[in-house]
Amino acid sequence: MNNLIDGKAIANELAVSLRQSVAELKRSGVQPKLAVILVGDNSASAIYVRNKGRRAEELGISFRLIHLPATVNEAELLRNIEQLNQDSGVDGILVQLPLPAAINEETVINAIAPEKDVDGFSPVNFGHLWQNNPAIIPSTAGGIMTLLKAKNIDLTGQNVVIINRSNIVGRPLAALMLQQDATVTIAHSKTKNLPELTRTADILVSATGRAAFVTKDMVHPGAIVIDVGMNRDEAGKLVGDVDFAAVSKKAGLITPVPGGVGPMTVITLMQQVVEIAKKRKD
Ligand SMILES: Nc1nc(=O)c2c([nH]1)NC[C@@H]1CN(c3ccc(C(=O)N[C@@H](CCC(=O)O)C(=O)O)cc3)C=[N+]21
Ligand SMILES: [Mg+2]
Repeated sequence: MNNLIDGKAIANELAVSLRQSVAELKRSGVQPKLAVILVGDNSASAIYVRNKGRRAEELGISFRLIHLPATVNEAELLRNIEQLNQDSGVDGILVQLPLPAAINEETVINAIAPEKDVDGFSPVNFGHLWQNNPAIIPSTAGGIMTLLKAKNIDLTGQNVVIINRSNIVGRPLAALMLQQDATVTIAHSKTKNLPELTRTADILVSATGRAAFVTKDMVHPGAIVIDVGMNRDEAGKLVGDVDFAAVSKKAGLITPVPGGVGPMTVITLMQQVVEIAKKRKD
C-alpha cells in the first residue's frame, strides 16, 4: 500500500546517523547512557522497555534497567531517582509509566532532574514546550512530528484533531503542532459529536486505547491518520485504535500498528539521550 507511513523504516534510517553521533561522542570520551526504572511486572511495559533496551544497545548507548518490585514504596523509588540524578555518567532517566496505584506519578516525575528528564514530562520541560521554546520533549509526540516531516507534510493551516488529552501524548503533540501553525483541537471522552469533529480533520491522531475506535465514517477522504493506540485484540495480537482495513482505503496516509508510531517513540527517546549527552562536552 503506498499510503502507508512506515515508521519502522523511518526509525531505522534515523538510527544510521544517530549511531554515528554516538560513535563520535565516544571518541571524545562521552558514553551516552539511559537509565530506565521499571516498577512491577506489567507485560506491555516489559515489552516497551525491552524494545528501548534493544535499540539503545544497537546504537551503542548504555542502557541500565532498574527493575523494582510492584510493592516498592514511593520513598524507595525516589531514592533510586536521586541516585541517578547524582550520577554524572547517566544522561537520561526514564520512569516507565504507568506506576502502581499506591505511587504518586506526579511526585515521581517531579523528582527527576529536568536536565535528565528524557521523557520531557517534568514541569520545567513541559513549561518550556508550552512557552514555545521546546527543550526535551515527550518522545511519542516528537516521533509523530518527525514522521510528518519525513513525509514532507506542511502543518501550516492544517486542521488537526487529537483524540487524547494526556500529558504524555495529546497535550505535548498539540503544543508542537501549534508551533508549526496547525489549528489544533484536543478531543476526549466528553467531546460532543466526535465523528462530526473528526471529519473536519486534515490530520487525525488517535490515542484512546480502544481497538477499532476510529471507524471509516469518522475520517474525511484523503486525511492523514496517525494511530498511537497500542491494544491487544482477542487473539492477543497488537492492534491500534483505528479500524485499519476500512480506514486505510479512505485515508491519504496512515500509520500501521505495529511499525508506525511505536518505533518512532523509541528512536526519538534515543535521539534525546544523545542530545543530552552532547551537553557533557560543553
Ligand atoms: N515514561 C514513559 N515513557 C514512554 O515513552 C512510555 C511510557 N512511559 N509508557 C508507555 C508508553 C508506550 N511506549 C511505547 C514504546 C515502544 C513501543 C514499540 O516499540 N512499539 C512497537 C512494537 C511493540 C510490540 O511489539 O508490542 C511498534 O509499535 O511497532 C510502543 C510504545 C512508550 N511509553
Ligand atoms: Mg507510545
